[in-house]
Amino acid sequence: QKLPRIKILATGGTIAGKGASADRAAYKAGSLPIKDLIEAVPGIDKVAEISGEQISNVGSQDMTVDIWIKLNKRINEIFKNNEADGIVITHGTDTQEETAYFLSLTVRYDLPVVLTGSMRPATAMSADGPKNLYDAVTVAASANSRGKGVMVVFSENIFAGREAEKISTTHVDAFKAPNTGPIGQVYDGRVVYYMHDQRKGNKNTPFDITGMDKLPNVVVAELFADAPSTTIDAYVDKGVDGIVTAGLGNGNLNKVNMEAVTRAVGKNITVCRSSRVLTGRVTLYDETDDAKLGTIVSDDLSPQKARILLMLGLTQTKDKKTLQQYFFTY
Ligand SMILES: NC(=O)C[C@H](N)C(=O)O
Repeated sequence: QKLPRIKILATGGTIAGKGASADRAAYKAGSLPIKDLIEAVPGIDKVAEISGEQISNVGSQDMTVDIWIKLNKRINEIFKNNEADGIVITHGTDTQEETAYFLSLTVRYDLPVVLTGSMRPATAMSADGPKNLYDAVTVAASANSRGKGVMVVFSENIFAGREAEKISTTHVDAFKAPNTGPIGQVYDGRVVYYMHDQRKGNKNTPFDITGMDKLPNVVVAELFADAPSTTIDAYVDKGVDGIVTAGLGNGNLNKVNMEAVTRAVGKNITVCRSSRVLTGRVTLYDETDDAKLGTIVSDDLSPQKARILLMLGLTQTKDKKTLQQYFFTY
């Protein structure tokens, strides 16, 4: 029987990290080539016919929009040319959730794309990378994974790309989907799905970025008690296209930042209210009159994910009603 063809696209991260010794946490992310990652996973060749490509080799704190565009292009090309039945992306954990959401909005095919990484470098005692990579390949190779969109596989959990979030800076079990929980599990070579992500992703979105080499400039401004408006004012001066506020509670802004947002909106900058709180949603007209302020809201997306949707949304329109509808749909 022919094995599914899985292409591993390596971008760097701790999974490709090298430390001085097995008992120290210090390491340099994105040091090892993809060949070494694959060789560290015994039996992976019995799950799938593996091939690999190096897209970048960075710690994901250095992930860029340019690398996202390159990844997107390559994934769509691989599926278009029928080069693989599924794709696994090895990626640092710091921004893995952002890449996963970006791809879940922009990949135009139904075939599985699975991101994974590790919390311990490849040289560490009990490195978690090889098991995560084995599990990610198992998920990408499973016939049940078709139509599930872009996923994150970590510590035997399968998350929808839209929902995954890094929730620990140090623990091996570093990912959760705080609003929804995982959609499935991978264990002992078996893939079991419990839930289906109902949000529309992949080829159902209007965000076909084929041919684009730049995206609108959208930034995040975080609030805290007694926060000055310095950050938002600086972004307005810079002439950004959009600002997502990581606001208080259900997306609240204090008085000075409310005034700064009014100035931003006056300069035709799109402002989306999100929250620094981990779960729940930011709804229209909660404690804030969005119609009066000229803002839209993030629904249940974290600020860093809302930034991605706004970036992609602004490639299509500046109309606030349409942009708001994107946030309730994708
Ligand atoms: N665990 C990790 O992968 C962290 C690393 N800084 C990265 O995101 O590349």
